[in-house]
Amino acid sequence: MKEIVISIRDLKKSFGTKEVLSGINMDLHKGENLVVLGKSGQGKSVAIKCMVGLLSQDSGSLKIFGDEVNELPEEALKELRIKTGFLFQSAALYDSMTVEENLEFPLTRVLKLTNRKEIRERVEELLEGVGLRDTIHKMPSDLSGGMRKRVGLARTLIMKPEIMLYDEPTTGLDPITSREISELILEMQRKYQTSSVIITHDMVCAKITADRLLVMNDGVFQAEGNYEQLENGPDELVRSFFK
Ligand SMILES: Nc1ncnc2c1ncn2[C@@H]1O[C@H](COP(=O)(O)OP(=O)(O)OP(=O)(O)O)[C@@H](O)[C@H]1O
Repeated sequence: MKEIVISIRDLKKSFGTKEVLSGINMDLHKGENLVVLGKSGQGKSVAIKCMVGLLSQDSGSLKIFGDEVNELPEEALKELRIKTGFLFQSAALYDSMTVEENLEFPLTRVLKLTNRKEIRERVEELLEGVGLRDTIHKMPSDLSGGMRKRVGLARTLIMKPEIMLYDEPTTGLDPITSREISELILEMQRKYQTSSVIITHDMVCAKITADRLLVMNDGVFQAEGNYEQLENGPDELVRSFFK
């Protein structure tokens, strides 16, 4: 059995009287890509925000690398955030900085690296990895949406995270670019051996990236399996995602 990096048990979260997470259970195994599907407003983003400590649950357990996240002191939470890369839907780059400066930013500000040669090498390696070596001196406004997504991915991966959390990584991209980004997510997972949770509505992205899928409905995970199992399974709601 593979090591478990994230373990969630009976996690609940409400906003006012609205219960968004009604007791979710999930294990993320080391090195796997776990895709979470669900209609809009089902609480997928809330679940991912709990995983990075941006929101705290009302009850239940959420352990990352064996530590209960909401019991971690501030310093340990900071370290956890370095180990956990989070690619937001918008993945906004700093508009006034070049691509190079955008990638350097987490290295110098968060990891406090000062060795120029090491910084330069890491920036070049990651840009090379996402196929954008020649954009190093460009401004974000000179790039297409798909290229900006790639740079955003490079900027997250440059921290060498052990876990990657993706919140709708292909939203707003055309089908060809979405496919390219999905293939890149898979390639980066293999290259850097990250364990990932990928929230998406994009079934092409799910098919390309998922080792395993969970379907969220009414605040719980209603189904689990690989792509073929869910596509051909007994649950009508689950099958509807695959049509
Ligand atoms: N900070 C908050 N305060 C109050 N309600 C919130 C907050 N964050 C999320 N919600 C509510 O929780 C519910 C689930 O939101 P969430 O963004 O997790 O959905 P989702 O499954 O990610 O949907 P989508 O696929 O559209 O992004 C929504 O009804 C939303 O309004």
